[in-house]
Amino acid sequence: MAITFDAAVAALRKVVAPDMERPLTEIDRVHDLEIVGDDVSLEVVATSPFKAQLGAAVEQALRGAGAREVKITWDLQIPSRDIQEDDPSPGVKNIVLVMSGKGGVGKSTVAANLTLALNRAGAKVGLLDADMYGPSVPTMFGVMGRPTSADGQRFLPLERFGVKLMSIGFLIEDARSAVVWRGPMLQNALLQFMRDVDWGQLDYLILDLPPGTGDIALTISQKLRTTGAVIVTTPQEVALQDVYKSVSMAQKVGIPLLGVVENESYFICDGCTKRHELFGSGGGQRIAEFAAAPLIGQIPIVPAIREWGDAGTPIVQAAPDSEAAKAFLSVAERLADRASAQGLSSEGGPRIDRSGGVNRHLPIMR
Ligand SMILES: Nc1ncnc2c1ncn2[C@@H]1O[C@H](COP(=O)(O)OP(=O)(O)OP(=O)(O)O)[C@@H](O)[C@H]1O
Repeated sequence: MAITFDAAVAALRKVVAPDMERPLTEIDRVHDLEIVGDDVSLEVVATSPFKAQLGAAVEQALRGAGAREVKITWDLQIPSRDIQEDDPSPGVKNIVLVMSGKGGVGKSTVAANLTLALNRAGAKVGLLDADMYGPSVPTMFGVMGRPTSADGQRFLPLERFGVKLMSIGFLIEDARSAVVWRGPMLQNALLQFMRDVDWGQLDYLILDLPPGTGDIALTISQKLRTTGAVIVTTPQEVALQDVYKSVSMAQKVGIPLLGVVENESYFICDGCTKRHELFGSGGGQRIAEFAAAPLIGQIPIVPAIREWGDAGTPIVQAAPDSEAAKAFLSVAERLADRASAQGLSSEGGPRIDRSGGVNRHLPIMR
């Protein structure tokens, strides 16, 4: 039996947009639905560069209703944060902070791999290594060199694997001298980074922030409209106490919490498939509940993650089909959906607040 227009619409009503968690048909995400014989063509609006799962769901729904060929034309519309006239980077649609309360939990590793995962999905991405205490981008991306300037006013980021990069490590002679940066100096340097780097047009700019709770989050919230923050933690209790503080700080200053990533979550040894939870379990989930944000992923502890990071090619780039890389890709996919939902709600689109009311947008204070 040939598929009818009504049957196609009924099938599409059951496909849910992953960002808004509502049927595509309810939020105007399907256009130009055409049926010729048993073949269906349509345009689908995607708000994330990760389109494969949505495409498969659309195709499966239509086939279930009798379609033979399904041809999807994508209209990719990545929502933007609320960009004010005096924004230092008006071409940057989303600014995502990667934060942790404590050093050494793998924040930079997560930031680098999420950046590359978004890039692999086809987004235009930049990574700002704002970890003045210990810049890691030069090592993890295997780049050194001085940024140049086209207009004598703003630095151009360096580029590697198709990603724009800026790090304090590119600007100082000896990365270790960054340790003397304190308080206001650190905050000023971060803001200067935002103002003085010409990021051009980007879908996502990932900010790898220094560990700690304090003033940085406050400064950022006052001077920058960000899409939100990702909190990185490890499962251990000790790490958690510091992470609670950074979550509270972000909430206090109105930075939306997009999700929690639990790093070094489990270990799979050679020759067995069992997940060994070396550092306990449930830590990420507890932080997520406290933050009223979803746990968007758990990353295994895998020697290759460190080895590739040290070798200048993070694992998502070096071995995208590995289990560890897939874990990062899955986190990036959920992050992109959370960022889209945030952008849509701040644009006044249909607002779905799944975070229990934490996603507040406070007016920018100057
Ligand atoms: N899931 C993992 N499996 C194996 N090694 C990891 C994993 N995550 C991070 N590492 C390694 O742990 C070390 C610390 O990671 P990273 O530099 O990303 O942490 P950080 O939180 O950014 O630290 P800092 O606070 O010093 O900036 C690095 O050597 C990194 O390669």
